[in-house]
Amino acid sequence: MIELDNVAYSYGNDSLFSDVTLHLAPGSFHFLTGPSGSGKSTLLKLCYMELMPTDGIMSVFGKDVTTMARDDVARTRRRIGVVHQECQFLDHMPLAENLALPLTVSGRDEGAHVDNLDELMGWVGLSRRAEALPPQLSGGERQRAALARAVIMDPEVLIADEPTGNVDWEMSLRLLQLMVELNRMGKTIVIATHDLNLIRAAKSQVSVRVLRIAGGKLRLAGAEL
Ligand SMILES: Nc1ncnc2c1ncn2[C@@H]1O[C@H](COP(=O)(O)OP(=O)(O)OP(=O)(O)O)[C@@H](O)[C@H]1O
Repeated sequence: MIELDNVAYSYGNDSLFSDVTLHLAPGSFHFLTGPSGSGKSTLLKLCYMELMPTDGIMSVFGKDVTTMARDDVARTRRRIGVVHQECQFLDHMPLAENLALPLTVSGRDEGAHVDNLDELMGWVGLSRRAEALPPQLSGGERQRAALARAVIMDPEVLIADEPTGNVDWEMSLRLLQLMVELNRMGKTIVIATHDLNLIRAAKSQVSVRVLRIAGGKLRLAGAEL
């Protein structure tokens, strides 16, 4: 689905990583770990095509990203759901409307739209918060809302950057459970996290591959897990 072969990325003249090879097979569950500043978010941004590699070969859904036309990039991105490290919402707009935005923007059918939204809000346990404004939500509610928004377009791949960064352990497990459910439905999952306990909890439920980025290289994680 997403394949990087000997990919490098530099911000200006500062090389962040090189020779990164990563193949995300359909239905796989990957964790990306590594020290702060090692390039986890940057690598995820490559995967969802917010950034383009500075060297190497990368394809998404079988298409070479470097030769993709701009509208093709936009279309391809819709097949990937993203939970960003800092989840942003429109503060003046009730939660349900915030979550429906991707559907509204894409012009999806109105009836399907409402059913899908209700079901999704129930799935993340936020049905009773539909009319709440984002500033009224707790950290855990925001993270669940961000997850719901990321999957509302029914993407094939979910990429989550520290989705449990600001919540307690109980909520981390709840969020993990939702992502495990998505994986069991066949979605490809990639999560960047510092939390080795979260990775251990996932390993007890699904088959996961753990990668570690450090010193500019990506490797399979070692025995610490
Ligand atoms: N837009 C940018 N311009 C220049 N340097 C950047 C930019 N974005 C990130 N960096 C630098 O690239 C390095 C990697 O950042 P990145 O956010 O990918 O790391 P990370 O592993 O996700 O970190 P953390 O775990 O703290 O979120 C850092 O040194 C960061 O300062």
